[in-house]
Amino acid sequence: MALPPLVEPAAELTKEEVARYSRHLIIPDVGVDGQKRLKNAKVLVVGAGGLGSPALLYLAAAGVGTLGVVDFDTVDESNLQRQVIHGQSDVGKPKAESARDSIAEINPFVKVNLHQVHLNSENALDIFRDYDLILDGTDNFATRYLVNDAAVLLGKPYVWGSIFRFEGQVSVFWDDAPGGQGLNYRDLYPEPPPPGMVPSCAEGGVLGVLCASIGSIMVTEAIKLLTGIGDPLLGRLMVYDALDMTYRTIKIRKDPESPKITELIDYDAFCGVVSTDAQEAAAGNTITPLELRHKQEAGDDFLLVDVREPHEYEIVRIPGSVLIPKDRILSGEAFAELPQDKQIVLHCKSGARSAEALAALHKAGFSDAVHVGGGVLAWAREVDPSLPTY
Ligand SMILES: Nc1ncnc2c1ncn2[C@@H]1O[C@H](COP(=O)(O)OP(=O)(O)OP(=O)(O)O)[C@@H](O)[C@H]1O
Repeated sequence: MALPPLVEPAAELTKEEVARYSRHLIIPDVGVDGQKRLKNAKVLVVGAGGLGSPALLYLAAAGVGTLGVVDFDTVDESNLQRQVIHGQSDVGKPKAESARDSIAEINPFVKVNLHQVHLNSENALDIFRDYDLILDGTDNFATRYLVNDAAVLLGKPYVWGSIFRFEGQVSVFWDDAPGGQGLNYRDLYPEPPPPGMVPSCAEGGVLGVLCASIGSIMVTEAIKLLTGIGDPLLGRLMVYDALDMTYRTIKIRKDPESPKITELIDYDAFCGVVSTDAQEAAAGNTITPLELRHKQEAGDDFLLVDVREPHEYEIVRIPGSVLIPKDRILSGEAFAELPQDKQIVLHCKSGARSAEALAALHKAGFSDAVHVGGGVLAWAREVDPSLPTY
């Protein structure tokens, strides 16, 4: 199955390109026609992070003629363990620019378009329109549903991947696929999980090399679609477990209940992204790290509870905090350990988990409990920059 606009290759390969791509050209299934299709192709990669990094490197090396890079973020030191398109000297640089520079080094024949924006409902259709194929390497549900819906509205195929700790998933979604067998992300995941239920890699971690395993499968699928060879993961979900070293594919079926996608919506609201945090802040239940510091210095009687996991507590902690992981608060198991006669102040890594735990405490009657906006990362930034961050 090939993408329609690429079936008639136009531009010829130059002498330099023939030399560069010779190991592709001698595979009969790829050949000159396949390589020309790659050269004609315009592929957009959303997110130049864990998955986007290896994906962009291999798409560029393979000779995809035009690559678009969407990312609004800058390179952080904690990215370098897996985001191999960026290097030490790129720390602090916009990820899209750093990716462009690495691509130029790997394959100067590739044209790179930068989209240094937060992909949202206002800009997604305009950005996607110019591309034949999209790769979604993002890490949050709001963007995943957005990418899906924009691709459905424009009739474009996309390759989706996700990673967590030692496990990864890949599939190809193309609602309008020839033959009427198309599916979209909502057939697999009709609803986003409740906020906080599925930890991100920033919360739960990820084996760096898993990004290469999953990112390279995403590129394999992209190349298959662009050149029209093989059997794409359309209607199938691939699940990879690095610890067992197993790959399984699971059939996905069209969800008859899946609503027809007619427009882009507010994906943050759909995924509940801002609700708990914003509600707590609006209700005056958030204190800043400096306010926490003042409470400590003033000798206020309160209990500072860190709701992260024990291994995170090992890395860095706010002095005076006790560890009670979020799940023990959400399940109610920890309530008996909490004092009734003093205020409880919660914190986590960046504020999301503590906002969730705070809502549970308020429901359970700990009405004067508050949480620290921005968590230990904000504490390290604003109160004690000597602390390590992760
Ligand atoms: N809506 C969006 N628009 C543009 N870029 C996005 C959007 N959502 C996510 N991204 C980008 O997708 C990438 C996701 O990759 P990944 O999660 O590996 O990186 P990270 O966010 O730097 O990692 P971590 O969260 O562990 O610090 C990030 O670079 C992020 O900036």
